[in-house]
Amino acid sequence: MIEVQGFTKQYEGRVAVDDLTFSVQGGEIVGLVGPNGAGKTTTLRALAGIHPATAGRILIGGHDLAREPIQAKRRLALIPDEPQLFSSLTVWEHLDFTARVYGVRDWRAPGERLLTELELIDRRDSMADELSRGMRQKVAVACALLHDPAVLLLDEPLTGLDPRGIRTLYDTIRRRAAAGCAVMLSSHLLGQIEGLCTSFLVVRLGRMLFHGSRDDLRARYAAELGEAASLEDIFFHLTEDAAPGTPA
Ligand SMILES: Nc1ncnc2c1ncn2[C@@H]1O[C@H](COP(=O)(O)OP(=O)(O)OP(=O)(O)O)[C@@H](O)[C@H]1O
Repeated sequence: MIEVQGFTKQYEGRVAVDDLTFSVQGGEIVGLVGPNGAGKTTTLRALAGIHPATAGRILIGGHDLAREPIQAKRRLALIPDEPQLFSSLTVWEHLDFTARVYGVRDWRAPGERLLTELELIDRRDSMADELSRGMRQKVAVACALLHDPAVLLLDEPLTGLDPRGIRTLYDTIRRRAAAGCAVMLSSHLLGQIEGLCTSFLVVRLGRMLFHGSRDDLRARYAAELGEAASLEDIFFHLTEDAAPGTPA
């Protein structure tokens, strides 16, 4: 569903992401994990077609993002780290607006289901300005899911959510993946998303350090760190000690 070949991004000649190659299939939930400045947001924004790759190729549902941007973008949704809402629209009006942008007909029943699923139904007539940060985040999620994307990208989605909000979002993500959606989400902390993700892509300074399942990660570092090492321990070991550019 997502195919990334040699993705490289430079800002004014400085390399932010260097030669990433990976794929995400429908049903997978991939955690893009790395410390500050690792290139997570840059990668997700490029996958969403917000800014072009300096080099490499990105395909969404078989459509090349550079050559067929409309077909590719129709199949995806990005939930940014800061929810971007219109202060003077209500929650319901956000869904209405999103449905118009994506040409979604018959959106009202699915819209109600989404608001119920995300525990926002009581706030459907509230203005975005009147919502808490976590609620605003959930509105962004509802809008992103309204056109039933095949690829779902979430940048630091847990920021601002309370434990119940996190559980609700996890359930929503799992449900979409079970229905065949390819999901990629970023986080600073592997431990925080380890129960959700089916595999992990660990990056540092724009380079991929590891890509594989939790079991692969444990197996690779068991000898070095001991069987009792948590994923968090492994993450710190990987991102602090690995030489930049160590191949995955
Ligand atoms: N618009 C920009 N112009 C110039 N450099 C940028 C720009 N956006 C990001 N960078 C640089 O690219 C690198 C990767 O940044 P990015 O925001 O993708 O990292 P990140 O992993 O999402 O970090 P964080 O966890 O802090 O959000 C950093 O060195 C950053 O300074």
